[in-house]
Amino acid sequence: MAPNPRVVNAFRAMRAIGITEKQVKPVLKKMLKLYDKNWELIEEENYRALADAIFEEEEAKVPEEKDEAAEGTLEEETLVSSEPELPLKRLRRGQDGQVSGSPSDIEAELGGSPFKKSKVEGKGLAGETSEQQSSDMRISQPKPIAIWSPNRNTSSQTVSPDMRISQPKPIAIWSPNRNTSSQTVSPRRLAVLEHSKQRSNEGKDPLLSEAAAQQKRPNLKGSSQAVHLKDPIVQQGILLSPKQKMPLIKPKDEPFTDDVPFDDAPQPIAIIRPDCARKEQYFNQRVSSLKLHRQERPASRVLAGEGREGNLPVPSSLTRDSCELATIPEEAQANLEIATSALGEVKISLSCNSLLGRPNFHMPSQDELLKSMQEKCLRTYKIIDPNFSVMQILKDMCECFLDLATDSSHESQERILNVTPALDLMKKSAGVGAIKQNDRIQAYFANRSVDAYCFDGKAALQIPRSLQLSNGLEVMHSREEVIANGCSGSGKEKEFEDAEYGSLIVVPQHQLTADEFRFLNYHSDITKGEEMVEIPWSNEVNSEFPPVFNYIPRNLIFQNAYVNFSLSQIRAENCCSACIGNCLSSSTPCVCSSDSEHGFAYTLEGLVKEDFLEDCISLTRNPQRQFLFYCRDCPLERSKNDEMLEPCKGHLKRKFIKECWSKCGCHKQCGNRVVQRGIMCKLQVFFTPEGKGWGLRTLELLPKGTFVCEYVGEILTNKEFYERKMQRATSNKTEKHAYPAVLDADWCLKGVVNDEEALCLDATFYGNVARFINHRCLDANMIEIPVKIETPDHHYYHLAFFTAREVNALEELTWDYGIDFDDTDQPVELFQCRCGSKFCRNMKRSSSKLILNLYEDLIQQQDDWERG
Ligand SMILES: C[S@@+](CC[C@H](N)C(=O)[O-])C[C@H]1O[C@@H](n2cnc3c(N)ncnc32)[C@H](O)[C@@H]1O
Repeated sequence: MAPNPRVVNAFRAMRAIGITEKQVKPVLKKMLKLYDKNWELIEEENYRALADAIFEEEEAKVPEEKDEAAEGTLEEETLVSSEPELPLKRLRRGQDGQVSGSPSDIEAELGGSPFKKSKVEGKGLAGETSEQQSSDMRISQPKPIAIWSPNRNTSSQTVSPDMRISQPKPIAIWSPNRNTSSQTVSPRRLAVLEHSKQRSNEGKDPLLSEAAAQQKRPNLKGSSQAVHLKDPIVQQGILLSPKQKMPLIKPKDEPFTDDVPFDDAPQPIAIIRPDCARKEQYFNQRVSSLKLHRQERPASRVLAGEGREGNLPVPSSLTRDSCELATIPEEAQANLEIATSALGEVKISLSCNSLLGRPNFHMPSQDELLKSMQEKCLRTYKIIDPNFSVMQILKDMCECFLDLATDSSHESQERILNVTPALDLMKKSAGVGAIKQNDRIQAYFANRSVDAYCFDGKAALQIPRSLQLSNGLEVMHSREEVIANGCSGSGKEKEFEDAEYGSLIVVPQHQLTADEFRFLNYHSDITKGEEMVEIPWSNEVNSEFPPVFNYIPRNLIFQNAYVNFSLSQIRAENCCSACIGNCLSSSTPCVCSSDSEHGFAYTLEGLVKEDFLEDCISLTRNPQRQFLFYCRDCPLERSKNDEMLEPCKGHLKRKFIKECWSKCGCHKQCGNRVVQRGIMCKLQVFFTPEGKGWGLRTLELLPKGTFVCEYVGEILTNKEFYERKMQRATSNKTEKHAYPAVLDADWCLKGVVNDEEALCLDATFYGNVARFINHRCLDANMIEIPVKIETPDHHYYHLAFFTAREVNALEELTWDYGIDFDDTDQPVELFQCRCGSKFCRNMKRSSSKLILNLYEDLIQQQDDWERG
């Protein structure tokens, strides 16, 4: 295998400063592991980090050399060794530039590094007052540490759960202030570093050279030998991985000030103190800070006296005081920060404070986080674009940021940019999974430049373009309040009034009830993940939410229904145990074929065969022409009143589909197993504009004979259902009910059907997506067919919906409930039919003659339609 050119380059660079491959190899390996193969971190500044690490390794190996190297720093070493440091304490001090964040330090934090710990200066900064030092000491209290390492599942290192709970400040920002670290080094190493610096500055014109920056940089450390090394950033809660380090800089929004005692200030949970000189050296800062969710004013602002108008940052060229101490108060819920380097690297940092009361806190992997975030977005914002990805959103954001930051034609502050241009595409797609009341969610602009749109529930935030500051720095700073879908409490208008520059409040159009909120959060896929496919919902008509119910993908017995699924009950003649593979491919139909006339009901493509389907359609649509069965002692009538029995109104003798099942020898993918595989079509629950409430539609073209879904609900005896109906009538509830399906297809086969076997399905409380299918008189585009799967007992079967014709994408899927609108004594609530069919039985045209004529019309219509 050809050697990795990056490895070769690393060797070459080290060789140039007198380090052999043998020395480089082990250290490089460790660094790659430590930095998650992030070569940029190793390569930057001409492999400075690598050189540092090698020297540290070497120094650890040769104590004599180390002693020599430590000349002049004995005092500090003594201090260090006499007081074993707690990790965070060291690191916190690092923020003031006193701790090395070199790989060895970080590895030491991880607990198993052969790297030597960096030396730590024990003295305060030159000119630093004792007060300053003591304030540093105050913030250097040991804190829980968690190490975030993207892409590593095992990257969490936590300290004391109690600490975690009591100090829920999980915000950490990688400090770019490696130059502020002061570390004593051996002369040899110093020489090499100088060499390295020179090399790294070669050809980097637009950037200030490190040497130049060194000159500009105030000599804060008081040591001419101080070499500035990488510092891990720490915050009271978290230490970030080296991967998340510089050269990104925290918004420069607050001057550093030491004169306010920390005790008097709100307790900071994030401190970012980039080295000003370093900022000058490396970056044209473009920083955006978006504060989400009612964030309080940063404590640092309080510390700084909140002197500046409009939160505009102080130019970094001021003094050391202009170094930032940006703190985020405990109450802050989320803080978004964006930073970029002149090299075009953009970093988005989101910190939030939501650990309170979460004793089981652990660091999730980045993959886990993204997945969970994606799911949450899909649920909350009802995005159904299959390409939706949080990562993509973040990338888009970076791109937009760079566009904004680099396009000089965008002079006007009025200009706005889409963070997520892809959302425009979504606008064009069918409205899904959300309320679409207005294309544009009501948004208040506290001060121009911020906008929000909602296209079918997908919100596109727009951020203000960067502000051109007089000192040439471009800084974006916007506090933003987004309250979507009523998820937040009241008082938003007040917040709007108080909003600072660029603040945004998206006002909810609809205050959710607890049930709706629950639904919104958990059911944006109406199936709750129970099906193979997700089924979103959409309301483009009003602000109603889908009814709350329990989604079940399979029928469940409520109480008294007798359903026997035992294998022993399936006799040899009821299963094809000798079959192998796909029963449909066999030359002779096996015992599981649905009937002798048509053989199997399905085609090899998984559709119901045309002739079988036609038989079912004509049987359902023209019952007068087919056989109806009349019971002598009708279980339906019995369930209503078994003392004064009404005569049976008739039951349709239906054709059954029989599917292979567990006792069959064929393959699970056998073509005679369709319904049992569950929903495969792209469906959507939507609010119908015709006043039928919610309905179901397809999002894709469905050929004739396609299995759409099963009618799933609680298996009740008809007696139980009737009792339910009575209870509902007395409870005065006006909500819509799912229409029950009576499983009466085999009643003709039995002399007397007892109550436990006279079953129906009720999807009102427990059901699947079929509970949303609306009724259409006669020419519905779906037909229900009884399907036997697990049990040869005909009194229990599955009721499956198949398309009765080709159905176009976005067409509503309908089913003829078989309802007689003139019969007030039905097991179901009657409704004013709005099916829109010209065969509607609810228009007082329901004489059987007229129906018959209409049926002829329908047949003709269907023939015409099929002929195209
Ligand atoms: C099985 S549910 C269908 C889903 C229902 N539309 C909803 O919003 O939950 C049956 C109920 O929907 C309504 N419905 C169904 N078909 C209808 C039609 N053609 N015209 C008017 N309302 C209809 C009736 O209220 C009926 O009781």
